[in-house]
Amino acid sequence: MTTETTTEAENGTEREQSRQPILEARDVEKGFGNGNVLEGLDLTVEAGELLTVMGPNGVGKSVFLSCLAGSTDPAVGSIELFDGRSPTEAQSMTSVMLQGRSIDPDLTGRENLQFYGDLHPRATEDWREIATRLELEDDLDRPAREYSGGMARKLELTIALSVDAELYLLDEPTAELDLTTIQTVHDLLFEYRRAGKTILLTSHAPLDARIADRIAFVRDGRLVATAPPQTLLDDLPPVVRIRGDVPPESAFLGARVFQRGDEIRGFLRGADELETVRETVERDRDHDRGRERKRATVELDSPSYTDLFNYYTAVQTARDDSEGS
Ligand SMILES: Nc1ncnc2c1ncn2[C@@H]1O[C@H](COP(=O)(O)OP(=O)(O)OP(=O)(O)O)[C@@H](O)[C@H]1O
Repeated sequence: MTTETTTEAENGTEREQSRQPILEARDVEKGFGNGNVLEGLDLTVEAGELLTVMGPNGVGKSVFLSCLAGSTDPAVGSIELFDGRSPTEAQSMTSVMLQGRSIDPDLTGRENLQFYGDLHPRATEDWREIATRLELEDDLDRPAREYSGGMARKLELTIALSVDAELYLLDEPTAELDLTTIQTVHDLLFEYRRAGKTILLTSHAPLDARIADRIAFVRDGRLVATAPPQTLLDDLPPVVRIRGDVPPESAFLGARVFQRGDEIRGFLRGADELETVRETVERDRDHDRGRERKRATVELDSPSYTDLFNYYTAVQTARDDSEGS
């Protein structure tokens, strides 16, 4: 494995970071009888980074994480952690949270914590502080079967984060959590990263994109883009925002538009397409003589993380399909 040094901005200050691969997955394939879910997935995770693997529901994020954790074996490909260890050999240095797969519903939250504390060689007493910060402490003596989805996620997170691991593999750690708790989880993850820990998490929530050092988008069983969030945002095609009383969105940008609240957002092929969209919106308004339409505004806008997610999970696919046909 090679080591490179890079400088990146964090909280306004430059920091030197030694980038050393801590996990290398090569050409990973995995299926379940009716075709492959993972179709040759490659990913390198660097020591000390927080990497978010993103993709829509059912794309294979959890299956991939299970392969990295050693809970399931890839059919094809290799996974190497900590300079030559298999996922199973690396388990003592890794802490894993797999969605809904760890908690025993017949035990209380506290008994679950004790059970996992006895299992992992690097378990610590940090669960007390983590459970407090996640506001789970008052529920620790209830049977886990009574937990809501969010409470179960808090318990799974408390179990995973109370291990003093080198690498944390967290499957959708913010799913089902309210916004305040998501912020607490993000704060915790930042603290772990500042302490030199490496974190790989999966998510389909744009909210989890902005905390990442790098985002890896999964589509069709492969990674289609892996880069720091700002780089991915900078590389997006121009984003158009259409507000007001406008004709159906399909009329002007086809598969490249998304309704968001009271506005429509879309991706232009180039900034010069803006005028064409404006004209199309105006023309469609003129043709719609049956009713009086208020004015619509059509303007360029800065891309958001939701735009980023839409682009890599839907638009790029549609564009590739139309370009390939
Ligand atoms: N044990 C299994 N047996 C059969 N199919 C499975 C199994 N595990 C996963 N799959 C299938 O693999 C595909 C990917 O599932 P996976 O849970 O990895 O998706 P995901 O990207 O994590 O989705 P989500 O965001 O909804 O959690 C799905 O079609 C799922 O039905």
